This record gives sequence, C-alpha cells and structure tokens, in this order.
Amino acid sequence: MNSDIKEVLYTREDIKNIAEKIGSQLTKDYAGKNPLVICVLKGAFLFMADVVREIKTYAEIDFMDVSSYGDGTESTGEIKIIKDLDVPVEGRNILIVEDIIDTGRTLNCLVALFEHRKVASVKICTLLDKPDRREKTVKPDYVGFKVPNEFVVGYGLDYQGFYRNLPYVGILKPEIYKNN
Ligand SMILES: O=P(O)(O)OC[C@H]1O[C@H](OP(=O)(O)OP(=O)(O)O)[C@H](O)[C@@H]1O
Ligand code: HPA
Ligand SMILES: [Mg+2]
Repeated sequence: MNSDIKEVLYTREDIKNIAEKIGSQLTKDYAGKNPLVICVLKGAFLFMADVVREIKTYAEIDFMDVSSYGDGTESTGEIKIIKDLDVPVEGRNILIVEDIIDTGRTLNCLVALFEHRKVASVKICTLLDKPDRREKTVKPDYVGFKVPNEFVVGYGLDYQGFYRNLPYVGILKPEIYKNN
C-alpha cells in the first residue's frame, strides 16, 4: 500500500500539531457556545477524532454521511445524504469538520442545507484545502494545509475505498487510477 504513494505531504506528526493548533483556537472561539461539531463521513473520521480531543470546552458531536465521489477521482456533482444528523440543528452553532475541500460542491451544499435548517452559525474546519479545483464558493474558517492540485489519499481520504487507514496524507501515483 505504501508503494502506491508518490510523495508524502503531511505526516502524522504534522497533522497532530495542526490539530492541536486549530483545537486551541476552537476552544477560544466556542467557549460558552455549546457547538455541535459535525463529522462528515467517511473521510473526516480521523481528523475529527484528533480535533475534538483538542477542544477543551463543552461540545456535542454528531455524524453525517454524505458522498459525491463514489469510487472515483472525480466528483459526480451530486451529493447523496446517506446518513443525516440525529439531532435538530435549529438555533445551534455548527462546526463542520471535513478532510478536504476540493470542488467545494459537498460543503457548498451542506452549508446551504444548514442555513435552510435555521442554524445560529455555521463554520468549517478542514484538514486540507485544494483551492485550485474550486467550482463552488466555500469559505473555510479553519484550514490545516493547502494541497496542490493532485489526488491525495490517506488519513481518511480514499481511492476506491482504500488508503483511508494510511497514517499520513500523500499523493497517489497516477498510474494507480489512470486506467480506471
Ligand atoms: O469539495 P468536493 O469536490 O465536494 O470534495 C470533497 C468531498 O469529497 C470527499 O468525500 P466523498 O464524496 O469521496 O465521500 P467519502 O468521504 O465517504 O470518501 C471528501 O471527503 C469531501 O467530503
Ligand atoms: O484528492 C482527493 N482525494 C481523495 N478524496 C477526495 N475527494 C475530493 N478530493 C479528493
Ligand atoms: Mg472519497
């Protein structure tokens, strides 16, 4: 599995450090606000676990499963809600935790959904931002790292369901997906 990676971009240590930094900012920003921290499954599961452990104030967590990439490297353009939240969000301060913002379609759609559900506020925390590919406007409030326009995997991010368990973020060798 490691031999499918062209280049490691961020190690587990890099990610740990950035989660601590973002977490201490979130602790200040959300003190007294009882945020509902939402993990966008599946990709965000590892970063979410890192970030919430660094939030040192009251916070609730919930999970949503949305998918737009299916098994490939290109967004299908359609966001499917596979699992919705368990709790109502009206009047809540929402913090969405993501692994990556790429075209922006997923988050553009999720932010619109939460605004429609009359939340008090909605902010975005993402491990990775790939601004070169943006098609829809998304303004992330907390960003771990900006990534180049390459297909990246690891630390939650997949290709055809694999690589999520890599303990780092790396660029997938193009020959792995080129002929699919
Ligand atoms: O900005 P976008 O172009 O919308 O891409 C970003 C989204 O795509 C990936 O999810 P995916 O749909 O592959 O589902 P997964 O998290 O279950 O892998 C990723 O986890 C983000 O949620
Ligand atoms: O670069 C990526 N890698 C894995 N999943 C993704 N979903 C959007 N962009 C990516
Ligand atoms: Mg994916």
